[in-house]
Amino acid sequence: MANYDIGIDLGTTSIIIYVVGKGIVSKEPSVVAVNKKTDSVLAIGQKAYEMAGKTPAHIVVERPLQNGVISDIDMTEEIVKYFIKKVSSSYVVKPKVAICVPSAVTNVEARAAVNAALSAGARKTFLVEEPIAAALGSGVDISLPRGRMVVDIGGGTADIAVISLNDVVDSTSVKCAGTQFDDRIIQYVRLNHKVLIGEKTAERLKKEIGSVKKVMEDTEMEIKGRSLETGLPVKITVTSDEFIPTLNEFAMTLVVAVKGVLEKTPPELVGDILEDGILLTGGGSLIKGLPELISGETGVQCRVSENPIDCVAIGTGMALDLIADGYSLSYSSDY
Ligand SMILES: Nc1ncnc2c1ncn2[C@@H]1O[C@H](COP(=O)(O)OP(=O)(O)OP(=O)(O)O)[C@@H](O)[C@H]1O
Repeated sequence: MANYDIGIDLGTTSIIIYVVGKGIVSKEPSVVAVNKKTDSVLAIGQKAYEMAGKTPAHIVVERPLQNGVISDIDMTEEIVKYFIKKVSSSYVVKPKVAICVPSAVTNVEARAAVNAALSAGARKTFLVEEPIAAALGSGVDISLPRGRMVVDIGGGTADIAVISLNDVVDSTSVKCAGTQFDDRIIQYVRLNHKVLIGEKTAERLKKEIGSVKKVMEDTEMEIKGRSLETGLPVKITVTSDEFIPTLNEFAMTLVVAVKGVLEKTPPELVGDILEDGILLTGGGSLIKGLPELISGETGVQCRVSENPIDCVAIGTGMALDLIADGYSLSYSSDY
């Protein structure tokens, strides 16, 4: 059997697995369904996600990674083990595994992810920083002495980093990402339409008509929820334009953070960024109007990665080559 290496993007929203030489082999929500009566795991990934909001009281669908941190280490370990086993089952050789964890995780949490990979049968495990993975997976040559700015907008956090010579020169992380945009939508509909909508509806609305700046014709969408006045199910029609002010206001948190990193970046590197532009990655970078908003506010062109959602997993797998070349990472099972 051929040797094979695995890159894992352990994200707040989804866990994406890339096998070097093969491509993306698995992409499922990072959720777990737990039977609270027996404390046993019922389902992991897509199956668990489909149960969300539709279970009896003793079955709970949980997200063990929230707001960019690992809130439940045991469940996260279950997820990592489950997916490594799933993709390794057809191989005899134990894989080398690189994991990209959300940037705000603590050393203890990161070590838990590494241990989970080892106990799932990994021969060696490495951690990769998210901006490095995002840039590599987007085809950026990060080995040059040239400043590159990456803004990775995921489900729980947006990570802003300047990279040069295979390393992060400066970075910051803000809680202005996909799930928080969904929360803003839920709040807006509750306040302005007196209707309670679920997370899935808010996410669908965000993807279909959500926009942080006017970049398209006003579009209508019908959504379902529960009237806060009657308590009964209702259908309402909303428009894309009505959400712009609230989403724009929230997106400014990200803009301010991007400006903050640019202000701290050494002048030579800023010059490079001005020439090359800012690379946007992560599912959150697909919110309409975001590249235009950041470009307009900073004066630096933005481009969205060709593969914004998969690039972190791809880059994490690619980082294993860098590791073979002696690139030093924050933590590896070699230590
Ligand atoms: N077309 C789209 N328009 C707007 N948002 C989108 C689109 N597609 C995906 N998203 C959002 O992207 C987010 C997930 O992005 P991604 O998969 O990069 O996050 P993650 O890696 O799981 O999270 P994190 O990096 O915070 O750990 C979700 O909130 C999802 O709703």
